[in-house]
Amino acid sequence: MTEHIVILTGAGISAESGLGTFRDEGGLWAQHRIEDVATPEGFARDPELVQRFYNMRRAEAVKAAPNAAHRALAALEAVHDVLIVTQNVDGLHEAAGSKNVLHMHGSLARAMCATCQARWDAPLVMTVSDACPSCGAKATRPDIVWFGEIPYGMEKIDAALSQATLFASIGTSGNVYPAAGFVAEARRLGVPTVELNLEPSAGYSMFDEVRIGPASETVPEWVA
Ligand SMILES: CC(C)NC(=O)[C@H](Cc1c[nH]c2ccccc12)NC(=O)[C@H](CCCC/N=C(/NCCC(=O)O)S[C@H]1O[C@H](COP(=O)(O)OP(=O)(O)OC[C@H]2O[C@@H](n3cnc4c(N)ncnc43)[C@H](O)[C@@H]2O)[C@@H](O)[C@H]1O)NC(=O)OCc1ccccc1
Repeated sequence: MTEHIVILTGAGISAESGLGTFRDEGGLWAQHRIEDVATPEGFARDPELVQRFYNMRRAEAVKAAPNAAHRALAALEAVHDVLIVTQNVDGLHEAAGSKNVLHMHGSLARAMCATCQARWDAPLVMTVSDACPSCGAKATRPDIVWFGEIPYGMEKIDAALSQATLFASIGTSGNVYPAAGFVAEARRLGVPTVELNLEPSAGYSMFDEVRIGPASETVPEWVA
């Protein structure tokens, strides 16, 4: 029987590919203040600092390779109807072969004009003097959803949850909304829920099943 599976992923699924998570020891938020690098106010205050932060993230992401967890989810698409809703801005799901991926917090691979909202493929290194190819304004920013901004694809996510036969959450601490609220929505809809994480997340008690361990081990086991 074909399952309709909605899979939420976070930084933990890319940790074993060498990409830092946010809240773990020495994680991104230990080295950078969210207010400075991941808010529209921070970008207005110091766009150079923000561009440097995301140039660093982009340089790391292009060097990284998908791990067994990404590959297992790509294989799942061949058997079931899968929508991956990722909070990650790296391209490792697509690099592993997943086709149905929704980047609810944007992508390092895209740039955006803060003036006209035009979007285009980001160069490896973005600078504050980059001009918008559409309106010429020098207000280009990474096409990333910052705190206080509306995530992408909320309608598609709500529609998929209302059709889902299974909701899974992989490698996320469950601290950032609206993503952290999806499990409650799935429960409200009577959809079975499972969490796969290195440690219980903030919302672990809301899941029907919790599997603890590194994603490169737990995800292939869960998919098998
Ligand atoms: C801090 C928090 C309290 N604040 C928010 O949630 C805010 C405000 C808010 C809204 N609603 C609320 C309700 C209550 C309280 C606050 C709010 N939310 C917003 O501003 C959002 C926008 C939030 C998006 C911000 N941008 C990001 N990213 C892009 C940037 C960038 O990447 O630089 S968030 C960023 O941080 C979050 C990090 O979380 P995780 O990915 O989970 O990473 P973390 O390090 O925390 O955890 C890693 C986990 O993996 C595990 N792990 C580690 N290694 C492994 C391993 N090897 N295997 C398995 N697991 C592993 C660890 O154990 C750990 O549990 C991700 O979402 C990530 O994308 N916008 C919005 O709400 O708009 C309105 C709206 C709402 C609904 C509908 C319409 C409009």
